[in-house]
Amino acid sequence: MSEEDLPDTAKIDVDLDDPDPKSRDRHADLAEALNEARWRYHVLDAPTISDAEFDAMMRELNGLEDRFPSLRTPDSPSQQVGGPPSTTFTPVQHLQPLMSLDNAFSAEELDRWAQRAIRELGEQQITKSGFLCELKVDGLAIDLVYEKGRLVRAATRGDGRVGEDVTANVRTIDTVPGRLSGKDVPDLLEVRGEVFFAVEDFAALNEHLVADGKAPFANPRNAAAGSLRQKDPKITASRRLGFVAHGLGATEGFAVERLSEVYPALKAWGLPVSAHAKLCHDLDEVWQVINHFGEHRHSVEHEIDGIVIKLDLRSVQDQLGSTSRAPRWAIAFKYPPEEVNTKLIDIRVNVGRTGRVTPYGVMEPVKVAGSTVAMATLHNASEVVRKGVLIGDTVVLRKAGDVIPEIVGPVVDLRTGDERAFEMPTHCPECGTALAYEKEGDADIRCPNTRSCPAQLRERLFHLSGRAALDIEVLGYQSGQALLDAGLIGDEGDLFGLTEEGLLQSEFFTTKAGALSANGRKLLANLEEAKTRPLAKFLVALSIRHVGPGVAPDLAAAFGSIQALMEASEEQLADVEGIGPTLVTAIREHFAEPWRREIVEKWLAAGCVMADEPGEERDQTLAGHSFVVTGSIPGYTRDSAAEAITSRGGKVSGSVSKKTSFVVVGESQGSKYDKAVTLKVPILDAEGFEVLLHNGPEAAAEVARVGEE
Ligand SMILES: NC(=O)c1ccc[n+]([C@@H]2O[C@H](COP(=O)([O-])OP(=O)(O)OC[C@H]3O[C@@H](n4cnc5c(N)ncnc54)[C@H](O)[C@@H]3O)[C@@H](O)[C@H]2O)c1
Ligand SMILES: [Zn+2]
Repeated sequence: MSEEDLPDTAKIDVDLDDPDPKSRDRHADLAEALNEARWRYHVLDAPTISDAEFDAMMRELNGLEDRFPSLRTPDSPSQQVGGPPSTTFTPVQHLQPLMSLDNAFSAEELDRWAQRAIRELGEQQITKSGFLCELKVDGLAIDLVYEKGRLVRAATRGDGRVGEDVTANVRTIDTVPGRLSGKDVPDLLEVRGEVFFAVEDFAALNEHLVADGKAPFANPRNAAAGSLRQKDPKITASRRLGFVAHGLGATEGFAVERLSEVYPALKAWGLPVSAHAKLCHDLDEVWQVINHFGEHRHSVEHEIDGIVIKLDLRSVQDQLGSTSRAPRWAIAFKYPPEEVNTKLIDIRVNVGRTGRVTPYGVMEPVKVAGSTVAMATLHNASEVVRKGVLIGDTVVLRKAGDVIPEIVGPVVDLRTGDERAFEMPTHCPECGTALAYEKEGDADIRCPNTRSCPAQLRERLFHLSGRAALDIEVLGYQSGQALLDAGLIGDEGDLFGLTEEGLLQSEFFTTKAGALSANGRKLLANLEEAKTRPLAKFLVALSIRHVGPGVAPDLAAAFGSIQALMEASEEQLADVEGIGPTLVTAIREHFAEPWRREIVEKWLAAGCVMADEPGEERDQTLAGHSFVVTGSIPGYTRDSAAEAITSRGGKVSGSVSKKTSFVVVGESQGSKYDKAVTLKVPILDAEGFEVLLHNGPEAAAEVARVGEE
């Protein structure tokens, strides 16, 4: 019989059973790498690759095993839970196996899991059961055994059957009760849960470790595992660990129909359970939960790396059973990774608008949370020391949503010895001036060449052209640099004196035919318009230390013109509400510099008004109230929304507290919104904001939302 005569299935069978040498080699390499990673992660609590890399390798391994099932042997990493038990602790057998979870990374994968359950048990049963959605706590699994209400043993997951005895360590965790309280405590209760390290405490722990010459943890999960799995429980006690229960093992004297009924019972006995579990009727509702926490991932005290979806009826769970490594009645939907590993190629410094010199890491570009990252600020020299990173290190890079990327720390185990420590330069990389601390005890070192350091000048120009200041649209970094390169301006004082003839000397502002480019024309027009901007905008434009869009309107209202402000005495300045001693000093020092005064004089000479018409003040309907504005409000920019409030006497603040009168929430809801809900601060939407502006705070209170209404 020739190959063509074989039925289709037989042909596939031949393929299936016989992996080609290349696939077999690849499988062996992957298995080895995964085993090594599991050991480093689960036993040493010090991974050298990111979870994203691990998951990618595991997927590839699973793909090969799907094609060639003979590769799927019981010792394959795809068939195992956790890592081999370590020898540091006494091994203990769990009463019931403590499994891992299968993962879904996409809607299709989640759907396939649900469809399979439906196929097996029928739609009716699955509908009756419903899906219990829980946060996937990124910590380490722990198994607690209570006999007659007393905690008799705590063990790590280990390989799923045999874990490590960490009873003494777990007893140091405040929230794990040594004795269950309340009614109907069962004779036997095996509880599963997650030990976690609060995100809030993580940076401080690493700082202490580095200061003690120890390796920092890569993330809060490893910090939790490393802190719990200590030979000396005193060390565990010194690390504030949290615990949340998320499952049940063996029980005697306790039976309920649904998992969602287990948690209230555990809670009544004094065990911490999550406040976020939600029973969903269908996959649409499940998706709402997934999307909600995808957006509010950082509103919880511990890290979450996904949502665990569990069929709620225990009879359904029993019928579906489990594979060798995970239950079939549950699945973890994993969010995109926020952490990756990359190489720190160099640490360089940047000179900012006020001359502050900030080190930043230059990395091999990597994709994380949807964007490619190649640089991350390191804030100041002591931060570099605190994080313990060396040039040449592999580092953990974290980018959470829209938050700026952060270098978390080094992967110490990958050091080769060729790494070197960062040294803060002694001279400004842009102008060569010797760097210095402004005052003793400052954290930041600065370039003192304020007036003409090209870096500082470029940043001041960029700041001055921003919307909070003079709003000169075409004056960005490029055009600013072009003006400096052509020698058209010595500093910002020369800006309003720019002419067409002047600009024609710069290639940047000239067309090929030698005429003024569209950019050049626009710049001149923008500058002309800017001359009549309100005084407050000019005050921001001057780059006076500490004078931003928050206080500038107060100063403008108090003095009315730039001349009056420049001549103001210390007492007059201090009399302005909201102006403290730091600001008084900053303003006096600013105008004590002849070159700073010269800038103002040049601007005035060029026709800038720098004074406000008195008289047309608004009714101060919002006086005594404070506001936080978050998200974009249709019809307003951030500045104009703030201005609408401050011009009516209200205060605008950056963070929500109990003292906040209203939080105005635009189109996207973030952490400020959550905080307002928690603190029960009244929340206004765009319509409510209009009510506030036109009818005052009392009318607005009637349309505001308070708490989780
Ligand atoms: N970076 C590395 O080198 C490396 C190495 C090994 C593993 N890992 C990471 O660990 C994962 C595998 O570890 P795993 O087997 O623990 O699987 P997992 O972390 O994907 O999920 C299983 C675990 O989730 C925990 N969990 C959290 N919240 C839960 C809830 N509400 N209900 C039930 N369980 C909950 C339980 O402890 C459970 O054992 C990999 O996907 C990878 O991300 C990384
Ligand atoms: Zn400089």
